[in-house]
Amino acid sequence: MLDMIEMALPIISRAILGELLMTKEARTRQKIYDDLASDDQFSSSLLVLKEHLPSGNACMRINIDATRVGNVARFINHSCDGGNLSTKLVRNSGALLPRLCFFASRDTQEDEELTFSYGDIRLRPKGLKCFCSSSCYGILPSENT
Ligand SMILES: C[S@@+](CC[C@H](N)C(=O)[O-])C[C@H]1O[C@@H](n2cnc3c(N)ncnc32)[C@H](O)[C@@H]1O
Repeated sequence: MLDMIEMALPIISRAILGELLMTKEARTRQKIYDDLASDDQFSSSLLVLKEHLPSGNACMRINIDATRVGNVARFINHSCDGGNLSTKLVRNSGALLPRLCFFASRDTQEDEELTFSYGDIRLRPKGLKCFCSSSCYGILPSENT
């Protein structure tokens, strides 16, 4: 599966790396990060992945916090126009947890910022201010976790 994706798209980026959290801890940290968000110097990278299983309403939830420990993927900002990256959950055979991988969704210019969409602003319409440059809705998508 991964090989097919690699062949079909111009570049493959990398999977995001961070602390894997239990949901209770993720919720505690999200509250702390929300409180700190008014400080311009602070930026958090808590990513919540929800995977709906084909069997019914069950949802697998993975909390990755790259705020303190992470790789370069933690620096990818949001863009309201969807940006130039798309995300895919990729499972390596034998791995229990999928990896969230970033793929180029179109050709990019040298020095162009890589961005993707953090989600749907309707889920939490009073989010942080968004400062993306194109077709901006003014709110950074986030969810009540
Ligand atoms: C995954 S980090 C991205 C890297 C971050 N900008 C940094 O310098 O460490 C996510 C955080 O970046 C900021 N951010 C990302 N995209 C943004 C945007 N379009 N407008 C405003 N802030 C944004 C928010 O503080 C968000 O919580």
